Amino acid sequence: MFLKDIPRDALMRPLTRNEVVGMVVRLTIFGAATYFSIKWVVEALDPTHKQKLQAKKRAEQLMKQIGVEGVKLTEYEMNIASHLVDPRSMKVNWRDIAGLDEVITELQDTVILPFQKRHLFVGSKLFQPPKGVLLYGPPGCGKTLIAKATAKASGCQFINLQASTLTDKWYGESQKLTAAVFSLAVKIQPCIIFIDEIDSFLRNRSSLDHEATAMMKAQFMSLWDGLETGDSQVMVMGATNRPQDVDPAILRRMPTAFQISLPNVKQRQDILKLILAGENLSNAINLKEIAEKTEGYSGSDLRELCRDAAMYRVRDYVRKQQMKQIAQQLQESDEDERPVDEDRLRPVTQLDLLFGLDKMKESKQATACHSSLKEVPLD
Ligand SMILES: Nc1ncnc2c1ncn2[C@@H]1O[C@H](COP(=O)(O)OP(=O)(O)OP(=O)(O)O)[C@@H](O)[C@H]1O
Repeated sequence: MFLKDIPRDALMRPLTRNEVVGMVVRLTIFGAATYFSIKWVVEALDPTHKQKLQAKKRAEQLMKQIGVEGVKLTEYEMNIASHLVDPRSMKVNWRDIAGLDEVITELQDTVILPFQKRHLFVGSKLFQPPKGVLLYGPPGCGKTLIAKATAKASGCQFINLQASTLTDKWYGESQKLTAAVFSLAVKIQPCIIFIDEIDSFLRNRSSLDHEATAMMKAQFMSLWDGLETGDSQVMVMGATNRPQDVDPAILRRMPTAFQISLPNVKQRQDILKLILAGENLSNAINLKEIAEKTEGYSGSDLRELCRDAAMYRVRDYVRKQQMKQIAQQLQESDEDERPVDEDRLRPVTQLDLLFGLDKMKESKQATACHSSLKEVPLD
């Protein structure tokens, strides 16, 4: 039926009340159907939709856990909030870090005190917590431990930001996420934004940088500068093994820098003592000897060494059990005749540690060999 077929006076007459209501209802249903269809199509086309939902759920949980409620977050802030770490749930304590007493004391004075005793520093521009702190040094020497213990001691919220959180996103998203890092930090302050491997994220700018990366870096710096002017309690803490690769403009923003070097012999002994505390050790353990033999080892290497050493007694235990079973089967001996201490591991001995050291040396040599092979030019 065409419009011309409809009688003229039917078109001219005013609509009845029922017709108007019917039309409004139809239009509303049509509008709602269109809205939900478009929403469904957009969501189906967005490959990150599932991740976003998961991030939102995690963020809501974390915000509740850290006691920040009633704060409205944008979608991007939600995404960043999923990287929040509840400082109360952090297990790291100053007591878990050995051999770095000087660094810890300085951190306590320059970073933690201004956060904790804010009222003492009101009105002073000189005694504010620094807006940027850099921890640098070889891998496995305790940079991450220090960052976590700092957050815990200062009572700050802790955003553990991975470079990939900002850089793996679609063009344009990384800038919105960068902005969200700072706006979220301000909303939940006092807050430490921790960036591990800051060199991979904010490395020396070069002409080869993708336009989006260059813009993200520039934006990151300008938001960072914004912290100086405001009264915010937000600090960026970066850790790197390669400070020479970090953009100088970034280094300038982190004037408070702490070098976390490979431990010296005394520090190694302290680390070994800490790692082995609580273990069942033989009386003849001589940690000084192990410390002297581990020149160039990081705290993380020492932990691996001790773990290996502790495993030897587990292997011994299993072997002993198997031998016992075989002997029992042969002699058909009674279960009750077992010695009382049978079900206990023997103490860790000096020999275990020395075996662990040998194993570690072998694996270190193998990795050194592997990396030198990689450096051989192919032509
Ligand atoms: N000073 C230390 N005291 C006690 N444990 C240490 C120390 N240094 C390192 N460790 C041990 O090594 C592990 C790795 O340390 P951490 O992750 O802090 O090193 P990192 O410097 O951040 O390394 P990376 O640069 O590889 O991230 C720690 O979990 C801890 O078990």
